[in-house]
Amino acid sequence: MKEFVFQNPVKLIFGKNSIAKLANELSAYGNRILVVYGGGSIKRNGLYNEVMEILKEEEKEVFELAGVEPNPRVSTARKGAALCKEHNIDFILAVGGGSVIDCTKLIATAAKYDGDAWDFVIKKDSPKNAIPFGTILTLAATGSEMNAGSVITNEETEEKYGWGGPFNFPKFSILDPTYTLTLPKDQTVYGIVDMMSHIFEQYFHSTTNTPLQDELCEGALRAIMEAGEKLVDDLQNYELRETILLGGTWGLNGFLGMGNNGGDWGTHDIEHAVSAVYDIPHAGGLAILFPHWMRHTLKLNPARYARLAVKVFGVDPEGKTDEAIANEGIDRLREYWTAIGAPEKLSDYGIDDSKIDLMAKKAAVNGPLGRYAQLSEGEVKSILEASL
Ligand SMILES: NC(=O)c1ccc[n+]([C@@H]2O[C@H](COP(=O)([O-])OP(=O)(O)OC[C@H]3O[C@@H](n4cnc5c(N)ncnc54)[C@H](O)[C@@H]3O)[C@@H](O)[C@H]2O)c1
Repeated sequence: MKEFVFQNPVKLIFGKNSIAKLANELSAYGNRILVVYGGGSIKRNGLYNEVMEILKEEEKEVFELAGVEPNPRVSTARKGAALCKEHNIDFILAVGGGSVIDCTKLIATAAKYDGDAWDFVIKKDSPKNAIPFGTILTLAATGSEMNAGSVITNEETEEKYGWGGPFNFPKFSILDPTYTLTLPKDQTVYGIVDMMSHIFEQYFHSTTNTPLQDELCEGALRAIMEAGEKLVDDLQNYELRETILLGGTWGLNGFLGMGNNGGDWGTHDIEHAVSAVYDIPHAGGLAILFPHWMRHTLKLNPARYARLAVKVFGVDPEGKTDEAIANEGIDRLREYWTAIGAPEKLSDYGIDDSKIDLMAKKAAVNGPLGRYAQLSEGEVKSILEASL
């Protein structure tokens, strides 16, 4: 195990009607609130009205930023930061999925900065201060509700990067599975793929002696897969939504990655390059790329991939080499994701080989990517080619 310091200050408020606790949480902050949300799903499912009523009862002065895009854009964060400065906002309330929360993280820090919001994303500068913010989550996937990460797209330069820092932790996150009942099948599937991918990223590492972390990752994957395959055929099932909602949070709140040197994240970097160029759903890209990344990297430690195959995908190891077991496990992952409705090939999104070089270049812009596998631009290119 590696030495580590773990601190996660997010207050998680989970369960049916947990929105009743919103007023109390807000009482610690000032009166001028910016509510940030996306394309309107919260208006259709009634959450918007619920939140606004509470804010009205608490006599808050409310400002709004609507229309945060899936794959949130730096231009929208700039707009939000300008609103905060203009109206002297005390607290930001993000209501939505990972995109709304990620955008809010950049708004909160850029609002306390004289330069351009993009500076933080490309690590040209680091935030020194931020407006406090909380979240009401409507989509189980990213873990952004309980981590300090944020992923932002610059639509002008076709770049998409993750960035983070201590100011990016929400003060609180309200998670009521009820709000996820309106998610259509495709977004539900993307969420399942995303949280599983986060666990894979943390499972593949070269740190030794991590038996507790390994078992937790494997157990979380099994529970998510079991609930996930039932949920896609039973979208209104509250208990399955409960499991999947908590699965997304556990998948990336730092808990599973303790002591393992932070995991790999190469597949995420490749996907960010793909969705920067083609603006496809993040987890759709992951579902296509991850099995190919595994196939490409399994030679590094076939026994680890074989362990995953046996413990998570139920592969019978009898009389087989580690490599054969590992490959069978990857086949089963592919079959599982295809069975729940996730895409298999880049061509499912109409992506051909014309921009492969560009995507590989963007993915490897800061040199070799991934901590565990350390891929060169050429290796990224072959993973992308295998994914066509
Ligand atoms: N910060 C992190 O740690 C982290 C981790 C992984 C991915 N990401 C990033 O997060 C973004 C994706 O976030 P996401 O997967 O949560 O999706 P999202 O926030 O982009 O939402 C996807 C779609 O679902 C809709 N939606 C949300 N809640 C709904 C509901 N309850 N009912 C109906 N529709 C609803 C949204 O309007 C949107 O159209 C990507 O940009 C990705 O790169 C961030």
